[in-house]
Amino acid sequence: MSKLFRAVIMGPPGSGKGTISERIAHSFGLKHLSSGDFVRENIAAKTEAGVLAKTYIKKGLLVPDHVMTRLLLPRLEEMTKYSWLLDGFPRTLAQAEALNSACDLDVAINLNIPLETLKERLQHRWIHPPSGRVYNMCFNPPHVQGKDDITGEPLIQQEDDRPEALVARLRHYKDVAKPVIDFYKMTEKAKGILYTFSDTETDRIWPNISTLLSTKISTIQSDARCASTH
Ligand SMILES: Nc1ncnc2c1ncn2[C@@H]1O[C@H](COP(=O)(O)OP(=O)(O)OP(=O)(O)O)[C@@H](O)[C@H]1O
Ligand SMILES: Nc1nc2c(ncn2[C@H]2C[C@H](O)[C@@H](COP(=O)(O)OP(=O)(O)O)O2)c(=O)[nH]1
Repeated sequence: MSKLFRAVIMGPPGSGKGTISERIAHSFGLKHLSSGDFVRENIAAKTEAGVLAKTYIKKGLLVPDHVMTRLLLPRLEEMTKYSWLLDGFPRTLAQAEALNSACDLDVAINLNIPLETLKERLQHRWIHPPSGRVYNMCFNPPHVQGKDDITGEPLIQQEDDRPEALVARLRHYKDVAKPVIDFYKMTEKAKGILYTFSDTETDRIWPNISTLLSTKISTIQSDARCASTH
């Protein structure tokens, strides 16, 4: 019998959540659920939550907690049969509390990357909006300059990745994220699930995350096997 595995990945914009989530999904077969993708899908489908969310994103703001949880928690309910990794949620204390009431997490990965590194990376981040594919002109450039590898369509730089908007955005992240980190440190139900990784390079963080998840997943599965034989 194999038990399902549930993880979240947190970190400031540019910390490598998307890049690492892809590697985790690929290596461990978890479903990668991205809050940004959910928001974009809802905007495209013009759902009530999507229409509301759009008004905030247009102003460069976070989507309010009640809209975000309304949009996300039903999606998690559809995932009860799968192991998943949630990227981009929770971002606020209220979201962490809502998630904590909805499910039991096994691991919360926290990426702690120096501010200078984040600024450097985001200045070079280009995306393909229809698919959400992310490139970095130094770390993982597209095959053809300025074009998506799969469709050949143009890449764009997001407004809020431009240098002028970056510092304020990163500062705001820190203020909002601190209570979330404290929540995972203090809350009884979540004790021992938080793991922080600090480095300037994804390729150095990745082996440590990979080892952590291998250990956690095999522990959970052997606990489930023991439980089913007793
Ligand atoms: N958990 C959340 N709470 C509030 N708003 C959210 C949340 N997740 C996504 N959003 C909204 O959707 C937008 C797109 O999210 P997404 O995570 O793709 O990009 P982002 O904010 O540029 O983050 P990052 O740079 O870390 O990838 C955000 O800017 C925000 O307005
Ligand atoms: N130079 C460099 N760039 C990196 C590294 N890891 C990720 N990147 C790039 C990929 C993206 O262009 C950008 C941000 O990464 P991301 O995975 O989109 O981060 P996030 O915003 O989802 O947290 O930085 C890395 O280790 N080195």
